[in-house]
Amino acid sequence: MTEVINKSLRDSKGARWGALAVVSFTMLCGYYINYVISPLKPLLEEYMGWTSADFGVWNSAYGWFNVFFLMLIFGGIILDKMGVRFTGLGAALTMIVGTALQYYAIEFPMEGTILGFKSSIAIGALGFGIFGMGVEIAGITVSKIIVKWFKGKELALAMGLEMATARMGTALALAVPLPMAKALGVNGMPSISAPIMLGLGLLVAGFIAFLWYTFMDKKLEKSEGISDEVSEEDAFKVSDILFIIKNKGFWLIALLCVLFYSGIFPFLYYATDLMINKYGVNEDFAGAIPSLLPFGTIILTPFFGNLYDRKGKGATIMLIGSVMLLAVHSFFAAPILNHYIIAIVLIILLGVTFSLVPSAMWPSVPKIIPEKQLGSAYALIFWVQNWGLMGMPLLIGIVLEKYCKVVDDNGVFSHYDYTLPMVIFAATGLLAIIVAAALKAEDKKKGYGLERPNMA
Ligand SMILES: C[C@H](NC(=O)[C@@H](N)CCCCN)C(=O)O
Repeated sequence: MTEVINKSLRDSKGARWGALAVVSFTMLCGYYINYVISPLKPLLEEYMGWTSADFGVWNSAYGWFNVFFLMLIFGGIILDKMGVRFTGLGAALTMIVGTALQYYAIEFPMEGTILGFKSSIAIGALGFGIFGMGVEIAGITVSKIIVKWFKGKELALAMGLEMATARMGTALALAVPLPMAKALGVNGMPSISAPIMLGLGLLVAGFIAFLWYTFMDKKLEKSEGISDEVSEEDAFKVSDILFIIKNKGFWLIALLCVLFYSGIFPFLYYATDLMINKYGVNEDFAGAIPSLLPFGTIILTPFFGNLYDRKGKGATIMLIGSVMLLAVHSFFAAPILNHYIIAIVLIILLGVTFSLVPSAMWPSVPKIIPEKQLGSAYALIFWVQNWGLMGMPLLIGIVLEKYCKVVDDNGVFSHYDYTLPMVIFAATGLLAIIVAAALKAEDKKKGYGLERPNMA
């Protein structure tokens, strides 16, 4: 007698890892644009008259719509209501629109001001804000997609691999734009918009990849006998949000997320400039050192994710990562330690830190929040995180402009002193340690299972 077993497409290794590869590529394209202007800071100041505060405003715009217009929360609600296919395609399109605006602002600089900001900064920041909305909503969509395919399987490894792929985009963005802008320049004037044009092309490719994924998603649902992407039972309800925000574990994860990521992502905006100003690295190579950070995470995030899947210890991993964040930024702040080799070692250690916490944090959320509320839960966590992603670059930009300019004997600007900004980044590590310890204690009390392996 032959037994017929209806298998879900999730059970096929090829299908689930294939789906992961496709959506991860879309994220890689988004993460490239996220950091594309970071290494261009010195060129923007020299050739376009930007100040550090302008740079801070542009980068903080990333969170404007997410934070103030609650676009992330609406994104989460749309995700839980309309499903991953609709939301993912919308997010990918939003990234393209926002980036087109950024390209326009850099390629066609405008005179005058808008709402007190230089016109080009205002238009470009608006574009970055729209992009930020798209990439964040894409992020929660992809997290939900990974849970859909990998729950009860290699969940943390899959999330680690997705982050690793996305961070290749970050590494590219830190290493490529400055040499590219210089190489494509004409008559000594660098082509600052060229790296953004490259990103625009990548985003279109990312959109096409996600379109491809939608077919895989339909196949998955067909294999599981689901005809409608969002069933009655799974559809979003306002009570879901109330359920999530009443959960102490959720708040501890969200707080840890905003503190930890405020010490990393905004740091990356300034890392190239730090290498030039503190460690005296040549402009042409300065981006290569911070780009080691995402490269390290490419190997280590899946490694720690796999460890969490098999051995557990998620809360402990997050605590160790937070301690390392404090240690690394404290060394960056120390004024006498200014040899570039120290910078390389610290960046590598920061890469380890940046692998530890995310590899344990994101796969821990489904242990605290039920799957049907996951879209909203990830969205709420990203919303809290975006306060930091928005506030920190602005704070650092203003601090640099006001308190860190060093002038030579003739009163001419010589360089930025990064001590104070790095002390601020170190403070995020200190606060993260306190929250990570509280999360570990709460896990012990409530039994979320953060210290237990993910695989059955
Ligand atoms: C998975 C996690 N994603 C985030 O934190 C998102 N808010 C996207 C941030 C994008 C900034 N580059 C991560 O990338 O670790």
